[in-house]
Amino acid sequence: MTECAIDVKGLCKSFSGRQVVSNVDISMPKGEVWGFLGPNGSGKTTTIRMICGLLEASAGEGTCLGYDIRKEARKIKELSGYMTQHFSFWQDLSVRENLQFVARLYNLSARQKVVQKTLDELGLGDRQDQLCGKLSGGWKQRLALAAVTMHKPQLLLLDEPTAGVDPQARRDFWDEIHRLTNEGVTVLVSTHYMDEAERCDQIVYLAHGKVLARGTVDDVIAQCGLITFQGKGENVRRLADALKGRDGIEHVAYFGTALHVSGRDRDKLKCQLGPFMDEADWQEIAPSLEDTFIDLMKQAGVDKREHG
Ligand SMILES: Nc1ncnc2c1ncn2[C@@H]1O[C@H](COP(=O)(O)OP(=O)(O)OP(=O)(O)O)[C@@H](O)[C@H]1O
Repeated sequence: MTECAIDVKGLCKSFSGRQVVSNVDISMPKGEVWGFLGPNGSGKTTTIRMICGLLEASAGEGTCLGYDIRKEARKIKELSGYMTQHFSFWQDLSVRENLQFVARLYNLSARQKVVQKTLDELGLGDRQDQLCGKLSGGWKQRLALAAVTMHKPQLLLLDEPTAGVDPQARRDFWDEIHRLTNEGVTVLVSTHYMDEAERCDQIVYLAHGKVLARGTVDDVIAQCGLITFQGKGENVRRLADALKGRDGIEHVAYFGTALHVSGRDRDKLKCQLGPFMDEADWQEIAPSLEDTFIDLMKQAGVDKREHG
């Protein structure tokens, strides 16, 4: 049987009587990269914090790296690295000084050597003397990753690690993630980016604290059961308003110069698109992950969404 890095069942969390995570089960094999997705306030951070023992679950049980999330949180913290959503390093210390401080917190032996190796591995050598407060978003994320990997954790829990950083920096960050997984590290990463979800072995989609979909990207798209037609042509953008709200049409979205029109009943969709056939070039396509997530959000009741 595959060994699990995370194996939790029935995780629940309530704050002041309000349940924000309900019955979450996760069985994640070692060595994989999983994406945690869902609207703002859907409970991703709360679940991550329960898994690594930083927050006590209101109900549920399980293990992380083989240790009980309730009774052996200390051991889990030693063996995992948790990168929080907000950059939390000392702005007035240099990159090297921040890493030296973290190395002391972890009580690492041969600290200078470990810090130097981490600087080299993460390509931070040229910036080691730069003050943290002066780093760009991408370099800050790289420093944060360096800090959570310095003690060689077996599991990384990354909470929206690339929020607000540019595409090149995000790509570099993901190269690092894959380098780490090639070395056997397991990674659970929360993200709002579709391209990042597509880099994961599996995704778990949460809304209102409940798991709505899980599996590979292809599984999740298939489970959703959405049928999508793509319209292309000069006038296609003008059709959006005429199509929205028609019986059988659940979503109308712009994708660059194309329009995606989605629903669940192929015949109804074709019937509704009928009068517009000459105004664009229509063809059925596989729904994108974004189409799927928008649909999942709608199913979950977007208006009830919590903004964290
Ligand atoms: N310590 C707390 N006390 C009270 N409510 C909290 C606390 N932490 C989180 N919440 C609430 O729990 C819900 C889930 O929050 P959480 O941060 O886990 O969501 P999230 O999916 O990570 O959101 P985002 O994508 O915005 O980061 C939100 O409604 C949030 O306001």
